[in-house]
Amino acid sequence: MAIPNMQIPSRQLFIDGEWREPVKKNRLPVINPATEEIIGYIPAATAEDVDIAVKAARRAHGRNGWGSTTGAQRAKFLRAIAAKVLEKRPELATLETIDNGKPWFEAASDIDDVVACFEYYADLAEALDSKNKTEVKLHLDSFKTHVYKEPLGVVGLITPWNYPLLMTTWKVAPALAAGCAAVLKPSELASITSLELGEICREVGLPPGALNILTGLGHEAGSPLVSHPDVDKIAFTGSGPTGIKIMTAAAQLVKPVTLELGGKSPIVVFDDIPNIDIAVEWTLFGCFWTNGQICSATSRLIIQDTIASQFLDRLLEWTKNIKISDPLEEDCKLGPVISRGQYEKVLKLISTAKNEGATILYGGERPQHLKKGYYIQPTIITDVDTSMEIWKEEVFGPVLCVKTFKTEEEAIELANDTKYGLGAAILSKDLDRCERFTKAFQSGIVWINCSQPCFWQPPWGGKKRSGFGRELGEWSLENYLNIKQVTQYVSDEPWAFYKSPSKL
Ligand SMILES: NC(=O)C1=CN([C@@H]2O[C@H](COP(=O)(O)OP(=O)(O)OC[C@H]3O[C@@H](n4cnc5c(N)ncnc54)[C@H](O)[C@@H]3O)[C@@H](O)[C@H]2O)C=CC1
Ligand SMILES: NCCCC(=O)O
Ligand code: NA
Repeated sequence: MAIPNMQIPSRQLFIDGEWREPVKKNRLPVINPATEEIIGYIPAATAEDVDIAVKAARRAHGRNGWGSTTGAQRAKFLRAIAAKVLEKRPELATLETIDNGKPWFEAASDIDDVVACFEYYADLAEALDSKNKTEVKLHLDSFKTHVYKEPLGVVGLITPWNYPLLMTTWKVAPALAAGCAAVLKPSELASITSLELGEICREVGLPPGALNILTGLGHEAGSPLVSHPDVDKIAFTGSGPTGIKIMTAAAQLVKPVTLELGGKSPIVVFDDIPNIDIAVEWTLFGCFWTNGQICSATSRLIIQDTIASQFLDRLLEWTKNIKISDPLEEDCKLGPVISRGQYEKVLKLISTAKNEGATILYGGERPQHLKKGYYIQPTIITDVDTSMEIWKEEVFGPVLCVKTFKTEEEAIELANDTKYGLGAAILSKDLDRCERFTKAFQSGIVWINCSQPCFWQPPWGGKKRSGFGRELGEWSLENYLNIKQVTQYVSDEPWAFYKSPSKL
């Protein structure tokens, strides 16, 4: 299919169903990571805009507002949004690619997931109508108790840059499905498609204030959103340090948060794999998809020593075959990382690995044929020690580090040797062994004979320093619901706890 050429639309903040200039009129440059050029500007919100947006959300959520709609009514809007996103798929994919740097076909596939997600939460919104009041059986006949599931209220959604519109959707779709009014703060490194979601909501007539979109810097727009007293909850995906800042600020207001943070996930490969090429490809995909910028990347390869040499030889051949190019080119399989900051961070982690004694088996530098753009070769690092930074720290770039093992116990120990706990993969023909590893992995996600496939129905999230809470599936809807208990005294008899005074 022809990849459309696109200019960045000029947008303002999306507040109360319309485009509004920031109070301080600030704007931020949009940089295409493949060319390092400024290709547009986005509005930069500050605390004043956050307050205006939160007030709009509270009005929208208020009595007879979005929060009082039925799930069926909300489902209509979510399906209309899905249909509009599908209609604009090629344009949205191009905007995603020139803003984020991911290959166009990956961006287009993300847009397909966005459509599916909105449709999925439309179904869940509809189903909520018959599930939002359920009786709880008691041991006493004198009382009747029900549980109501009602919208939590006004929610703050703060998203990262690695899957811009998809991570926005993972939060906006369930929040709207639950009947919450939302204030979204996308990453300043890739905000374009989230702003286009605002235009789509405007076109489908989403009630004003149900979704507000504030682009801007984390400390100027994100931080005031977290600390705003009239925001009932924060859902965040991003780095560990920022997650800690958000949790600390929210704690001052006893404000609930869900944190989807980083990872340093393992992929354990045994010598009984039936097909080495299939195993090698999953190992590549698990670390180099999305230009290596996946929170759940299986960036630590733990390979059985009996197959290590043969496996690494084959891994090298596959890696050399990865097409690194402008992400708008057909069959590009690796584009640039998101920004100069990320480019320098990844190269620094690689040079530290070298200085600490590891071997750069392949890559580690800018590809020779790409003089501009934040491109880094797919990199494989061996002779890694568990004391090294490259073993311990999330790179968030196309860098795979490798260690070997002899026994299952050693493999499990290496796999869990991380402060994170997001994903873990095991490749082996022995499904009993895979079951043992599934139980032993300290993670929220386990892949068996694959790595990274991600669907909108099952729960997504981790433990340890990867954060807490679950997104996707029914789990994400629960994030945005208040569970209310209602207990009614149905007896005609007096409660008779106190001695009654003399009869009147
Ligand atoms: N787990 C994941 O999915 C992601 C992990 N990362 C990791 O984080 C590192 C830094 O990347 P960044 O984009 O700077 O991530 P970040 O965590 O700083 O930013 C993520 C989001 O949080 C916002 N934010 C930043 N500071 C904030 C604050 N004080 N209060 C409220 N919101 C705030 C940002 O504007 C953005 O929307 C990356 O190198 C990578 O290692 C980054 C993006 C996604
Ligand atoms: N495949 C989606 C992973 C989500 C994330 O990297 O944040
Ligand atoms: Na960008």
